[in-house]
Amino acid sequence: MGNFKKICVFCGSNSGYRKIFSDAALDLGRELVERKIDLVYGGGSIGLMGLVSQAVYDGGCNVLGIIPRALVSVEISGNAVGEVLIVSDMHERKAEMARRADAFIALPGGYGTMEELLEVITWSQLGIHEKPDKNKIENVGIMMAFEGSL
Ligand SMILES: C/C(=C\CNc1ncnc2c1ncn2[C@@H]1O[C@H](COP(=O)(O)O)[C@@H](O)[C@H]1O)CO
Repeated sequence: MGNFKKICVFCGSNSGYRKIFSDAALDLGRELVERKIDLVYGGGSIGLMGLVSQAVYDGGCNVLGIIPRALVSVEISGNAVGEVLIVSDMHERKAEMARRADAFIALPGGYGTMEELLEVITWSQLGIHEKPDKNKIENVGIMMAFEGSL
């Protein structure tokens, strides 16, 4: 994952039907901790978002969740871990996630995850951001796999 301090993870607000998805979220969380990388994410405590954020938080790295006010009651049940930044809308959420992270990873998810991933890729194409920094990366790749449903 290169020499990054903060990585933004896009992932599902559901855990999905297959255990492999939640295993991947937990593995990624532990890998970030192993590499002392902080997490930026959508702020939810549900689904894969909840699993990855809990794993990073439990491992002692910083967790920043960025969530629109209207989604707080939908995507946070109980206590969200780490710091939660409440923003006004989806646009601000995505802009803040992109601004505050050094690089991006997408785990399995639904339409929201796909939208977030494709937007950050197209922002790169348009030169709106230049992340990840080419000098900090070992490998960059885009792997997309779509299933009928999670
Ligand atoms: C409304 C806007 C864009 C279109 N929709 C979304 N844009 C960004 N993020 C979204 C959108 N819809 C849902 N989300 C969030 O993605 C996360 C994962 O959702 P999934 O469907 O389970 O993969 C979740 O936090 C959603 O809130 C304007 O920009």
